[in-house]
Amino acid sequence: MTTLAITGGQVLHPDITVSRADVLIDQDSGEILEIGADLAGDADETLDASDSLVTPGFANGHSHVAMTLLRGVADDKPLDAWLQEDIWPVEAELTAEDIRVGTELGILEMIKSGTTAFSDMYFEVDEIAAVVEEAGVRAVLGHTAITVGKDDDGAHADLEQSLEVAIDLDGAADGRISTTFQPHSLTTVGGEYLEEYVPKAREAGLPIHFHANETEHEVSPIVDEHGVRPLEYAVEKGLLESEDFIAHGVHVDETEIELLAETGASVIHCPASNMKLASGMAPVQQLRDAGVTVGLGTDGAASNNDLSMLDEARDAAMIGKLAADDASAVPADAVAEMMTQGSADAMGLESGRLEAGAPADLAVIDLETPHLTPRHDLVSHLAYAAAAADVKHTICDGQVLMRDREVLTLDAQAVRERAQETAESLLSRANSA
Ligand SMILES: CSC[C@H]1O[C@@H](n2cnc3c(O)ncnc32)[C@H](O)[C@@H]1O
Ligand SMILES: [Zn+2]
Repeated sequence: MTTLAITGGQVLHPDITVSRADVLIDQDSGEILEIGADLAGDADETLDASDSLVTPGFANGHSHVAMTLLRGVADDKPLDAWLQEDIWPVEAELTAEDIRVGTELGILEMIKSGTTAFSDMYFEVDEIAAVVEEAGVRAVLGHTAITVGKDDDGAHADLEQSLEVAIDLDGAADGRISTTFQPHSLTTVGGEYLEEYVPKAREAGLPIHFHANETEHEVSPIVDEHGVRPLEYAVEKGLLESEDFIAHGVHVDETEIELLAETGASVIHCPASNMKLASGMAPVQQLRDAGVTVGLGTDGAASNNDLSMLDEARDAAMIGKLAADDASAVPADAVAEMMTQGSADAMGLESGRLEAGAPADLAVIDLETPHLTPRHDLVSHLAYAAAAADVKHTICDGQVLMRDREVLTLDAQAVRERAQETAESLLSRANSA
């Protein structure tokens, strides 16, 4: 057995308290062996975490990672105009190689900001999986299907691909990849297709991840056409089982919150994207009060515009208070829970808690910086003050992915250069199309 000890740090425990402890990891199994005092002597290798906060690696519950290439392409528009006028025309030009390069950039950014797991909705998923394998992170992947604007054959082909990709890739990268079936949303996939394919996904044992109740424009067509709220419609179509998770859940009424609590389906809250696209304010405190599992996600870098879960944490706390008109809503400990356990539980992962037997997925945050001084309350710092650049070590599955801010599994400079060139070429193709 090869062991690694993370020594001298302040550890965030599953009950969201912090105390001085070392973390001993079995690098062969990728699990935490022990959390306690003075474990350095037992280890083959050590990683210094003095003057640092040791947290579970952050779990980004909803993203479109390759969209890093579209960062800054279109800002300051609402969702529908942003997608239809700007994003979808550029995405139509994306090649498999572009998606690989965009994914490298996104995963590099995530490792640098302490994220060890992400859930992704996109296409060319083999490329995304290859980068996950190389970079050493954990991911919940899938091919996203859209049926609007397609003929019946095209719609079936897209949904079949979503099923096949999820079945084929489940367990890849030594088990670091798991998968979901992914209808894009309740308004971009026709009801007849949901009726046909949701049972197939259930038969294959696949969780289902989809966008829901993101904007008012997604709610009213369903209410007008079907006479029920979108999440009631989702249940009619076989969606919202306990392993399913929706992205956004901004415009949910009390009946829908109750439905989420009853079914056990989870919500991934994406505050930055919701603010930037002016989609609305999710009732996060109400969801949590009802017992709904809420995780955090960045959404894509074109609507955020970064992939830092530490930014998302602060945004979640701020907008959560505004939404509830209550400064005590969505407090720091709730945010710390959502960015770790909440997202991991929603994504069906065992990570998100630092305890013996759990996956060794961790982030080490350097506290020796003015904006994290004084150290009255490290949970407060995690939610409100820490930033991506404060992360100094990132570990996933027991392997050190970043040591002293140097990413070991990707060549950071080469990735950035490739991404710049690839994005320029993509935009020039899109502009001349
Ligand atoms: C077909 S792959 C996924 C698809 O989703 C688009 N997308 C990015 N952000 C959002 C969002 O906030 N709501 C809905 N759809 C979104 C992305 O551009 C891809 O086309
Ligand atoms: Zn999204």
